[in-house]
Amino acid sequence: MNRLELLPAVDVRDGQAVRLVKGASGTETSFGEPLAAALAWQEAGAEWLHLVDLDAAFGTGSNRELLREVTATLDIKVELSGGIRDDASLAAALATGCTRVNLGTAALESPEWVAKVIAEHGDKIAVGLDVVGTTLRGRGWTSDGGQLFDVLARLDAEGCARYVVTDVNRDGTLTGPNLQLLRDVCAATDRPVVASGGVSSLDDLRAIAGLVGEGVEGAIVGKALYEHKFTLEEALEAVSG
Ligand SMILES: O=C(O)c1ccccc1NCC(=O)[C@H](O)[C@H](O)COP(=O)(O)O
Repeated sequence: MNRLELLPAVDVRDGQAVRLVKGASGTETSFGEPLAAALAWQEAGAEWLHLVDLDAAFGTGSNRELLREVTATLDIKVELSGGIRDDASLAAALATGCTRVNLGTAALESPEWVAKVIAEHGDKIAVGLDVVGTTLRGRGWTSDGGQLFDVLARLDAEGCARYVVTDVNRDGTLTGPNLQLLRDVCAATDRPVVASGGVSSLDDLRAIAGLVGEGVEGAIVGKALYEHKFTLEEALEAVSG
């Protein structure tokens, strides 16, 4: 059986690494320089980084140059997220040398464009399914964007390679992942799923690792690492079995 991939998160707002509560703008706690955080995860053995431009996601600006620098400096794989919604932002994201990008709002508001870029770029494109209940959220998780399983079926038919699934109400809350949501998404698609939001403990990671056989490929971890609930080395060890 495959090992669960771990993706430590660096979410950037106004040039700083921050954590939000339930993705809400204004709830930021700052954790310093994004590059320092990213290099610390790489040094600790991370194979992936989940790197988010929150200003681009919220429409309050851009950290594009900083994200480009972080991606270019690291040797590990980078998943780039936040505000990638058109040809220009996609081209800039891919030009950083990232391994893949994560589209959110565009998958809800620009389905034809998303179908086109999935066809062009294959597994360099993931789609973030950010949900409250089974309602998708877009525009930095501030607007409703349709029903999860309808959109999932459409994206599957278009050949989407993988999904990043976030329960918005768990994100940044350290209340544990929504395992039932992950199971339900895995049951509805044969594409790999990356779990995001709410991880608080090594037991949470072991529980997500228990879903690898159902289709979960990876887990994004943010707040738990920044708040030293466990180290990345301990997390990698916990999912190594
Ligand atoms: O990923 C986005 O585009 C995004 C947009 C708006 C608000 C938040 C967004 N992402 C948040 C994350 O990806 C978190 O880093 C991740 O879910 C980790 O959450 P946690 O482990 O609960 O801190």
